[in-house]
Amino acid sequence: MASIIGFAARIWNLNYPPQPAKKDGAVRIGLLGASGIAPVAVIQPAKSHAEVIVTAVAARDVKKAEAYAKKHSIPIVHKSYQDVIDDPAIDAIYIGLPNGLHYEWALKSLKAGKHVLLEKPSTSNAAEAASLFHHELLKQPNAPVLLEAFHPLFTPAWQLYLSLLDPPNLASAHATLLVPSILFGNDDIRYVYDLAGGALMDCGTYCCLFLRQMFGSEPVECIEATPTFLPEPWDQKCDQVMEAKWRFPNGGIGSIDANLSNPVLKSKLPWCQAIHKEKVVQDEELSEEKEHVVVKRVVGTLLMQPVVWHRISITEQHTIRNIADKKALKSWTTTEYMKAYKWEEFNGKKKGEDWWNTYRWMLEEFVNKIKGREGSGVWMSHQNSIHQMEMIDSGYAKAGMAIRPSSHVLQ
Ligand SMILES: NC(=O)C1=CN([C@@H]2O[C@H](COP(=O)(O)OP(=O)(O)OC[C@H]3O[C@@H](n4cnc5c(N)ncnc54)[C@H](OP(=O)(O)O)[C@@H]3O)[C@@H](O)[C@H]2O)C=CC1
Ligand SMILES: O=C1OC[C@@H](O)[C@H](O)[C@H]1O
Repeated sequence: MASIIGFAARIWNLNYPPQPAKKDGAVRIGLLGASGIAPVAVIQPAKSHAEVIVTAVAARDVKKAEAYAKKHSIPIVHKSYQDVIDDPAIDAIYIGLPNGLHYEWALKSLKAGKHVLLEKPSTSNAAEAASLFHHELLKQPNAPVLLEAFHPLFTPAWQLYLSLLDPPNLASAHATLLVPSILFGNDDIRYVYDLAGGALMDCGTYCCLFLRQMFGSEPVECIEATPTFLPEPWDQKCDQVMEAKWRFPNGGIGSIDANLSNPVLKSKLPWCQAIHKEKVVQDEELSEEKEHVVVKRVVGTLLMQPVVWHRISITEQHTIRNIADKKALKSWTTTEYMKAYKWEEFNGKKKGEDWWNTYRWMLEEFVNKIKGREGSGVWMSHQNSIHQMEMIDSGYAKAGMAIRPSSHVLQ
């Protein structure tokens, strides 16, 4: 009963959040594009943040921007993306543009001294990521904050999940993200190569991040990558599905299933699984010719958006066996379930509400960083964003596909 009430309260607060008065010095965000994602990723989360005001928007078509501004109560409409960036009333830019435009507009925003919340994947490829995240502008004192918007990272639930793993001793890890096919038409930006589309770029990038975090290291090589495409004549350079595997430095294998065309009736919640290497358990009661071994499996379900509901299961498969012939004499399984809607359920010192979604957790840290506050300590570093794109590029290379094209815009 308590969990049903908790669920209902979280969903209510998520949709009708308390809206505190805005404080002096609130970060004024400008949106580039009247994008589908901005209301979810920024506009709604900003309502409950006393230090964020979504102040301006521009779209390629000013009428579209006006309608969007009216719908979302955004006070200023600019005629162009550049006008948003140049507006002295704007402190930070949210870039919810197609992937292929991220590099160009992030660089333009940084050059204007604006902080940037940049949608994932950060750029079109690793070369662009290195060029952006290693840019001289970011090495200056008081450099603007640049954050790739990897929202699930910032939640207590994901951090709890990671804390349950022993990365050097992982044998395998897997991440699945299946997106219902009805969400995106065949003409969506996700299927345009020149806009850096593709399933590996889109939902696959989360899967890559999850694997990298689970192993706590960078993959050595991509060992398999199998793309599936839309039927011709649709763009054959953009994967609609990518199934791929990487080998990590400890010999463990990480696999992903990134799918933009999942049938609705076959939907499956996003999940990830880490299986540890077999470990010998000290057991004084066993005779010398026997041993006790355990394999630990940690599964996270719906850690992509844990506010709704999520579950972390820790299963230990125990076996008592003969050392000589490995014959199992006895085996049993234990399973424990965990969750963390707030830091209190995991690490009591940090702040936040159980009804915050991933985007709200991320916004909190973006503002903390701008304000020079310690925050939760969770962050997506620049190097992390570069490694992300390296992993994605390696997937495309293994699949025999072209990496996504670089922007024509130079440094
Ligand atoms: N964090 C998350 O959960 C999610 C992140 N994303 C990411 O956000 C970004 C945008 O995705 P999404 O909001 O779904 O996409 P949309 O198509 O809804 O929005 C993209 C925006 O880009 C602008 N745009 C500028 N140039 C072009 C062009 N040549 N072709 C098409 N659009 C153009 C359009 O702006 P205008 O209004 O000016 O016409 C449009 O509003 C992507 O990088 C995606 O990966 C997407 C969904 C979820
Ligand atoms: O969160 C997401 O899920 C659906 C995807 O297509 C989207 O781009 C991604 O960010």
